[in-house]
Amino acid sequence: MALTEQKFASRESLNEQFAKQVAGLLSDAIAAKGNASLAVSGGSTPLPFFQQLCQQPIDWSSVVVTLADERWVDNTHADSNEKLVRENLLVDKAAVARFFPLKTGHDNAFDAVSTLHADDAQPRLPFDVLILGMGGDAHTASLFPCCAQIDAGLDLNSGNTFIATEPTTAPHQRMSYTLPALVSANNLFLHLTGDEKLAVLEQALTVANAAEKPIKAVVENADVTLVWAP
Ligand SMILES: O=C(O)[C@H](O)[C@@H](O)[C@H](O)[C@H](O)COP(=O)(O)O
Repeated sequence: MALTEQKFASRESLNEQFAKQVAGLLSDAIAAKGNASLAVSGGSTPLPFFQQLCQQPIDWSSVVVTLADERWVDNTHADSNEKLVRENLLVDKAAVARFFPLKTGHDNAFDAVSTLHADDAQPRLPFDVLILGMGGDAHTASLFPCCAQIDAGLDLNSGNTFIATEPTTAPHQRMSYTLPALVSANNLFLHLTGDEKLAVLEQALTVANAAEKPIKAVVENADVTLVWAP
């Protein structure tokens, strides 16, 4: 599988151009089958991109939005990815999109996995567009190298769409889409900013065991477009 690079001179031009590109792909999917799915990541990188994407003039009422992963906190908590998306993406023109949250009412993420698997409201895979981020330890979604669940999360034959994880290097239990669910996406982007993240990615791609640098497992098993700005 291949890594294609789209490098931009500035974060402003990235956010503007990438928002148009994603909107175009969602529109194409709507034209082809009447609906589209978009899975986004949390963290800090996507916020200004969300503010561009929500203004794109597409038929958002035909789009379902979800998260590649969620921190197991209430959706009013400052660390909630759902809160980030509700406040910055599901606004403006995108306010009419349907949202599928990964956070359930369960206290423990591990108790929620079967509920999510059985939920008919979940977007049908493959996602039309998936946008991943990456942490400094090369985790992506909530597939963390340090967590006990990493081998299960990266197992392409698990038959599972969701996995609960408990990172030892980051706060909160998590709910994540599994590697097979992620790499099935029709259009898979990795959105990074800064030289440091680029160096982490380059180094991650050299390791022998992808469980040590989970982003490598994604690049090995999908065509990934890197979207980057300094
Ligand atoms: O909920 C999360 O933590 C994520 O979805 C995670 O995988 C994120 O994309 C990276 O940690 C990068 O985060 P930053 O954009 O904050 O560097």
